[in-house]
Amino acid sequence: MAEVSSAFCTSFLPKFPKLPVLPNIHGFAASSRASHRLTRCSISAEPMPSGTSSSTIPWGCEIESLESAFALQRWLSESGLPPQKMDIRRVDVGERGLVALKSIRKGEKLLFVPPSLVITADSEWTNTEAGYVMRSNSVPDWPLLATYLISEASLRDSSRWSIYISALPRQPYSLLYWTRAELDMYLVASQIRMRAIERVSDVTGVYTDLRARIFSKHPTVFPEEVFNLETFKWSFGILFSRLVRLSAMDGKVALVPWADMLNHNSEVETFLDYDKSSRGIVFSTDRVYQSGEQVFISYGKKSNGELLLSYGFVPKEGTNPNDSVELSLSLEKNDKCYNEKVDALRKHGLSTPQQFPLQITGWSLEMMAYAYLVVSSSDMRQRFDEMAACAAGKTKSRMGINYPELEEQTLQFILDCCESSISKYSKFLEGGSPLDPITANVQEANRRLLLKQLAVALCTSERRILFRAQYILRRRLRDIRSGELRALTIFNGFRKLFK
Ligand SMILES: C[S@@+](CC[C@H](N)C(=O)[O-])C[C@H]1O[C@@H](n2cnc3c(N)ncnc32)[C@H](O)[C@@H]1O
Repeated sequence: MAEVSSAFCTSFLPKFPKLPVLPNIHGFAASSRASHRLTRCSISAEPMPSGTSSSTIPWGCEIESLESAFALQRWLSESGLPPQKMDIRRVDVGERGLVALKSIRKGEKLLFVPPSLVITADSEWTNTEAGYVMRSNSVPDWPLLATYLISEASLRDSSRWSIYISALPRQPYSLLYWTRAELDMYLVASQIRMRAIERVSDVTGVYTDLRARIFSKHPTVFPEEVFNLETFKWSFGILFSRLVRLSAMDGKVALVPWADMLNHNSEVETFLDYDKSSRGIVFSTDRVYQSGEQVFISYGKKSNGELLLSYGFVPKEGTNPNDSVELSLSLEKNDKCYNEKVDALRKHGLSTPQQFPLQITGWSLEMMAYAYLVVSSSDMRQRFDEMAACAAGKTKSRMGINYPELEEQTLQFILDCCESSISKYSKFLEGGSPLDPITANVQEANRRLLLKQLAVALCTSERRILFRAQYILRRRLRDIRSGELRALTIFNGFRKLFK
């Protein structure tokens, strides 16, 4: 039986692990070529014909061209990939994708990519010296794989992966390719902006660490013309958008050629994993596909912001049941108990401000607990620790904590935070971008148009969730207040009766 994993474990792009740094060091990349086109189901960044602030990567392909994808398909078949029920085609969603060649049943196992055709941290290096140096420095999986990909790519036809690498996008789509000014201008309202800035800085940090600790000591093995920030931005972009975590292989991360031609659909619930019985990477379909239909998998239960961050696309509004927006809550600076509350938060690994995910279905117990802490006064100080622990998700009760006396004030606080966030989104969405620099370059103008479309799609979906929360909160507050009013009217009625 297939051991198909659940959500996060096998999804494309596992969460960037607490940055894959080299031992004993801390720390751990945006301009481009992108034409604009709105697909029917989602919006994604596509490469622009050469020109514009382009990447200088000499390998990979322009994704519009299927030639390299067909070559990949031929090479994989000759190298042991069994006959497939799917074929690489140009598709409406995701540029290239896998399309059913015949009808496929629900629950059918597909792919069967043998481990010999998979790239992992254990793969053999064509440049054995480079592999030896990296392994003897105990470089963790992510930086190791990023370096491996560059090393193999630079060796062109001498690498066994040359046909695979030629079919990879020359410029993977992700926020790594947005400039800081673009992130600031287009994602000003969204918390994804900070996540993108951190990611760029993490990738830069990893490259800087590798250069300082390893590359600079072995310049003939790792020449700067090949191993530089630009190539690392490419390889990390590939890893972010194509790496899979295989839970049946003890969580090993891998690049799985062919399987990585599958596009994501947020309503699909099937993930890639290693199947011990067939000894291959498979997935089981969760629905029927007719011949000619594109087959999808899930990259994990990700919000639209996370999908934009790692994969460079935003699903069509309202189609992602896992969508959420990060709401930022913070302690009031003039709170008399500010320091005590900060200490309680710190003790449980939280800070101020702190972000919490808000979904269309509502908010978490953690967010409510944090808001309780924000609004509570000094006479609740013995409860601060309990509130902070619950905000950190450390409470044992599934019901969380409940302070009816703080309910109204807490909901009002969350409503104020939602409204302040909504006004930032509305300013961006309705105010246009007056700061948009004017450019005479058509390609650059197209690229900016695309980034703006992506940002508008993201911000519209995030604001929609906030609007929904605003509606729920207002109704709850109205009910609380009208309940109080009714109680007061009854009380006054009794008072008159007894007078
Ligand atoms: C694992 S690859 C899938 C194969 C890819 N379409 C290709 O041609 O190489 C992930 C990339 O596919 C694209 N993609 C996947 N799902 C998508 C979707 N639902 N809408 C738009 N683009 C998608 C994004 O560009 C993403 O970075």
